[in-house]
Amino acid sequence: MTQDELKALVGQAALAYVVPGSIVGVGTGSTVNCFIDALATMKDQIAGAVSSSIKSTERLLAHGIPVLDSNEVTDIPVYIDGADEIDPTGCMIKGGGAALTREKIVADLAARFVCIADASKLVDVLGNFPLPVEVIPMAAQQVMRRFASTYGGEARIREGVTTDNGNVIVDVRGLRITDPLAMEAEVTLWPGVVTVGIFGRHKASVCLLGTEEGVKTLTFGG
Ligand SMILES: O=C(CO)[C@H](O)[C@H](O)COP(=O)(O)O
Repeated sequence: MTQDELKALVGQAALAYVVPGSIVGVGTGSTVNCFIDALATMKDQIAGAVSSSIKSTERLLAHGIPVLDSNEVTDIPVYIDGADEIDPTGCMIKGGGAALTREKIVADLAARFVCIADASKLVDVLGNFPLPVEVIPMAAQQVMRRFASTYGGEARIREGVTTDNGNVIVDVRGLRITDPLAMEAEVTLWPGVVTVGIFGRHKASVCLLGTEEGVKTLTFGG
């Protein structure tokens, strides 16, 4: 199967986690695009969506799926999103599509995080994928110096990218994140950091992995 077929497979499989009549939390990325296309087939059975990016909002609206302002929503049963890496406990690196801040905001509204990805995203230890950090532009150099002195790795500003919130993305290569919760808690405190792309406090409850043998379901509690 091609990568696109694996993405379509898990996008379709995620429909089983959509609670009829509810508002669905929708992530960002090529795998989520497959989910949005699948969700369109049951749009009359949901109350709408809360979206994590302008791109996902546009795709949802193009399918005629109503998108609600997250400020009007207090809680949702399920958030469905992709990931760049997933560790064996369900902690993830996200933000390859630069949408990490809004993704964490919508994930925080949700009782369950259903992660959809192809099986190559499952790793023993997070960090092979460059860790995205959304940073207020005036703090970019300061945050990069602090990363180097605290954790090492090589931090670079992602060229040509401005987030939906008007900020920059710093990508940090060469990390080995053995304690995702500790790093997430620490980096989140640094002035100028809006969001770090470690999803440890908002880890996956369930992960649907696309494999040659079909969809493999991993559960991490919740
Ligand atoms: O975190 C994300 C966007 O900010 C995406 O979920 C992540 O990059 C995976 O994307 P894709 O499904 O295209 O591989």
